[in-house]
Amino acid sequence: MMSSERRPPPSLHFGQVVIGPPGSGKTTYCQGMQDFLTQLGRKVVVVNMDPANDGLPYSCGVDISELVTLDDVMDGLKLGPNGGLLYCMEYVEANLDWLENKLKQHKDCYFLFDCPGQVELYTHQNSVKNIFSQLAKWNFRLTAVHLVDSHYCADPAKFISVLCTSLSTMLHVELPHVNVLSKMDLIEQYGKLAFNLDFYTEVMDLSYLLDHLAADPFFKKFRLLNEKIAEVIQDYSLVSFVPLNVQDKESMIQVLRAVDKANGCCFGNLEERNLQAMMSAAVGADFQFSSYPFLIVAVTHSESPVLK
Ligand SMILES: Nc1nc2c(ncn2[C@@H]2O[C@H](COP(=O)(O)OP(=O)(O)OP(=O)(O)O)[C@@H](O)[C@H]2O)c(=O)[nH]1
Repeated sequence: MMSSERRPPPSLHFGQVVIGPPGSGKTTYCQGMQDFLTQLGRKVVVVNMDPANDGLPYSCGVDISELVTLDDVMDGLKLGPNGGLLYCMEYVEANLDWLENKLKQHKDCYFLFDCPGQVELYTHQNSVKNIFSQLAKWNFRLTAVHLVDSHYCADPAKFISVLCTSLSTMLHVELPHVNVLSKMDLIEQYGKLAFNLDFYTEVMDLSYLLDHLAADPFFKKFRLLNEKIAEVIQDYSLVSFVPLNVQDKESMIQVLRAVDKANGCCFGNLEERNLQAMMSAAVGADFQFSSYPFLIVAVTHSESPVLK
């Protein structure tokens, strides 16, 4: 028997986990997004998750380097920078109570997690994934924002590598995910693109890219390999990109819309409350799937600060 007593809805904490290769613009994005969201009226806390980040340009609410720093780990354990960073993230995973205490000090805030740039943290190692899956249990609703430098679009071989990395990251990190092509203001500087921008952002028919690649004598002999890689990416049909120029408000809004939709922030806490109410009302009755979209539309219009 289900209890008819209605429990208060959990208080949700929305936010973004900002990831991507070194130099892709994560810290700059966190600073820009913090300013932008503050202007929109959201109370924002940036969490520095990179134990090697010093000289942070944003005001940082929680700093992982108070717990562990890459320099100390490299000195103490005689590790190189890559091994050191992996150790640091394992250390954070083993000390999640420290992180929980720090995060708890920020009530009713929107969280931006500025993460390290080492790619294997998001494609192979499990610490980052485990940290954020624990946060989900503490009612954090986070979207992974995966930044990739847009200059890779200018080179078909690099763009295929970027697609592989993005897909592996999506499958490994297991969070709602938005891929972003960063530094769009610089894209023209790397030469003319072979196709329209839509081709890259929507990841359209990759056979055109393979034809283009085969024109290069070096890549001609790898045609079959490239075809198979492209096939994997297209079969999953998961990767697409939102272009971003961090200086441009319109562009920031596009990214924020995608992020808010992915983690449910556009519905606010109300979504879960409405779902609970709906489910308790639906006990003993057939669930009418067709009426569900109307509920979501109603909630979107009443709650979202951005989508109005
Ligand atoms: N023109 C331009 N430059 C940018 C943009 N975003 C970042 N940059 C520059 O790119 C460089 C790297 O940016 P960061 O924000 O430090 O990149 P990161 O991903 O945090 O780097 P790591 O911490 O090393 O992983 C800096 O010189 C930034 O000023 C952008 O949108 N446009």
